[in-house]
Amino acid sequence: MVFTVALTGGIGSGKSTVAALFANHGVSLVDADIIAREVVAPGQPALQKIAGHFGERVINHEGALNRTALRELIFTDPKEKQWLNALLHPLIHQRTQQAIAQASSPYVLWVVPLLVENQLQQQADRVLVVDVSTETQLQRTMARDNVSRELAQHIISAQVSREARLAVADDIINNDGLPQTLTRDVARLHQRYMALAMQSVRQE
Ligand SMILES: Nc1ncnc2c1ncn2[C@@H]1O[C@H](COP(=O)(O)OP(=O)(O)OP(=O)(O)O)[C@@H](O)[C@H]1O
Repeated sequence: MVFTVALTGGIGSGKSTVAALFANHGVSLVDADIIAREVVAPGQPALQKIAGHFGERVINHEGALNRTALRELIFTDPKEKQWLNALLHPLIHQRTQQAIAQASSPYVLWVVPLLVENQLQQQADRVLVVDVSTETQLQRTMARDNVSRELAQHIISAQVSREARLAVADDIINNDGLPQTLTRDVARLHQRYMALAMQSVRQE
């Protein structure tokens, strides 16, 4: 198996920024959000099953999944949420494994915003958490998404806590500082992961 580093962090913490820096070192990225969308893309069997189960109200005019409608339906009904997860989780898992196996670098960076929420930490060899203070997180989310402090705060509160994320971390990258600091820290981590990936190949 390809050595896999899971990258996670709260909204606006800097996951995409960190992932781009790893990609600059030639590291293959696997994006959990993209995979989650691919399994329900038009033409996929999962989309037909969802439409069969919930009805045409979850399909929009373009024939794609109406995420808002689906979210509302499962939000009020835990059993329906369970049904959806039972359908999607194995498909997402399978696709993720395929994407990781196709990696062209000694290790893969698997970007998973909801790693802790979905308890996926066991599926990686190492967990890297991008950590920022709540104030930095608020400021950057407000600036990037042009949302109020209240809305940003609300989104942050709905996510798993900073402490819960740090509790599963093998490595922590702090992103309260300047982009240059982040670049330097990613370069250091990359060296460490290259060494760990080589070690794991030798042990196989
Ligand atoms: N060290 C930094 N200094 C200043 N701005 C930064 C720094 N790191 C990231 N940013 C900016 O903060 C915002 C959030 O970063 P990014 O989009 O990488 O976070 P994310 O964790 O991927 O967010 P989301 O989960 O919401 O997709 C972006 O506008 C990014 O350019």
